[in-house]
Amino acid sequence: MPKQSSEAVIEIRGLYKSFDENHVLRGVDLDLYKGENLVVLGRSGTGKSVLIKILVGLLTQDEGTIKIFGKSTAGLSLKELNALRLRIGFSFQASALYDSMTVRENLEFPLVRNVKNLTRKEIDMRVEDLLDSVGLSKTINQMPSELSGGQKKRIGIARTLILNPEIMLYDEPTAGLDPITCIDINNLINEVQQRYQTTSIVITHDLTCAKQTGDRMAVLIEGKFKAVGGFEEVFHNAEDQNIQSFYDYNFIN
Ligand SMILES: Nc1ncnc2c1ncn2[C@@H]1O[C@H](COP(=O)(O)OP(=O)(O)OP(=O)(O)O)[C@@H](O)[C@H]1O
Repeated sequence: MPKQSSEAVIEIRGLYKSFDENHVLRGVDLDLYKGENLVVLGRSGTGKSVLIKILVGLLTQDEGTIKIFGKSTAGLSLKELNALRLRIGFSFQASALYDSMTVRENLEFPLVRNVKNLTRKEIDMRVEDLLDSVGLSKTINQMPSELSGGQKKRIGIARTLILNPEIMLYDEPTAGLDPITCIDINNLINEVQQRYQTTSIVITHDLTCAKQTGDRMAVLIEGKFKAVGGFEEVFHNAEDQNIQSFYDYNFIN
């Protein structure tokens, strides 16, 4: 794993978000350092996806500040926000491939839409390079319905990478996969980090995924990060009962 930089690419301070009486985020502070894979852990419904959606502008916080690449996201114009979004790749929980498009067309779509004046050859090279990176060159003309769950996840990751994002956000990358395929996806996340020098947030409640991919863990409990640090540091010395039971629960199940 790469040496952790001290340069924060995302700085979150005092973030609050409620939906009516449901107070989901209650004072979230977090720094994401350049080059690291930071795993955000938390039980179902604790607000992990809400946090990610706020980061990519799909939801707005009630209170608190976010700086991305040193710049506050508050008051950005639509143009600036769109430019920022292109630097952040969001790999959705459900891969979100277009069922009516081939793998090639799925990968081309964000490229053609967002990067002007590319030649056919440049598009083909980029698509082929990304498919090669995720080990699925042979699927280029297949439809998503012909792919396994693990292959869909890989194609989803390739599609997210096609715009060369500096930050990758993975939402439950191993959800619904068998244990061996989970290991493949975890390895892929690490390969992406090395090959494309990305900085990532990996959202999961899979502790194996957390251990294999995370340089640091951040555990979201009751709307706040209760522990942030290396896997051993967070789990093996956990005094907080919530963190301990989260660990026990994962290893029993
Ligand atoms: N758009 C919304 N409107 C109202 N409530 C919402 C909305 N989005 C999320 N919530 C609520 O916020 C809480 C946190 O949801 P979130 O999806 O972030 O959980 P999570 O930690 O990602 O869970 P999981 O691990 O199951 O994906 C839940 O109680 C959910 O019902």
